[in-house]
Amino acid sequence: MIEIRNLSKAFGSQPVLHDVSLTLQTGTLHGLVGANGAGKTTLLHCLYGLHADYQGTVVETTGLPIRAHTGLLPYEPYFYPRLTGREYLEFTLQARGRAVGDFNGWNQLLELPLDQYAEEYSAGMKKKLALLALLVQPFRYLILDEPFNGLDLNANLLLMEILRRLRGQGVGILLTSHLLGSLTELCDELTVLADGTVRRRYTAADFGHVQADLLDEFYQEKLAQVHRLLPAEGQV
Ligand SMILES: Nc1ncnc2c1ncn2[C@@H]1O[C@H](COP(=O)(O)OP(=O)(O)OP(=O)(O)O)[C@@H](O)[C@H]1O
Repeated sequence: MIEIRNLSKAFGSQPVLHDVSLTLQTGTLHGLVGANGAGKTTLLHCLYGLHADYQGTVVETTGLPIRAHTGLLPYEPYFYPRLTGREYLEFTLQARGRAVGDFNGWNQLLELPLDQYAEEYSAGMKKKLALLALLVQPFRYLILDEPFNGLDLNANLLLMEILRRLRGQGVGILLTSHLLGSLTELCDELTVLADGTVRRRYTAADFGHVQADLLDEFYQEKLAQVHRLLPAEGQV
């Protein structure tokens, strides 16, 4: 299990995360939701060790080094110029000292032109390639920042099934998404981040309340403003 305890992080004088605690168990899917700027990506980066200048602790409770056993899907995957999709996959495997195998089985699902330069892929294809680079490796944990964003409908459905299978094999998966329906369909627990703090936690039994809670707590005032700006017919 990965345990984040009392994590706080600032960028310069700007506090972004305050006293965040969260656990990621193996064999579970944990969704992280929150408004734009709530601090989700920053939290994932602290967890993966891309930011080291935070207060609090992030530990794998059996003592495993987190980065070595965790795959990260960044919000916006970046690829070096003049590297084909296939070369990128080979590079990611070699960088972790793994043998380069056959990608065809996985690529039958995602159907990428692996011999084309990755930087010339569309946004959705780039997301697929970054996912493929994780799927061809064995990880104990996966951290996925907006994995559904940009994927076509088929790929979204496939990814949901793949994530369920990985969970079944014991992988612990932490993912962010703005698609509440996908998260509640998939996850075992949800954490709501607001202004850099954990506002709520839900287990699957309580998912029926999530949407209403979010509307009540965060959006009621905004909905009223929409109604003021766009009055219903007859109220103009
Ligand atoms: N490198 C940085 N330097 C300064 N401020 C940053 C940096 N990265 C993020 N921030 C700030 O930290 C806050 C949280 O950003 P973060 O990207 O973690 O939000 P998020 O919840 O992932 O948002 P989104 O849903 O839009 O992806 C924002 O106010 C953002 O401007």
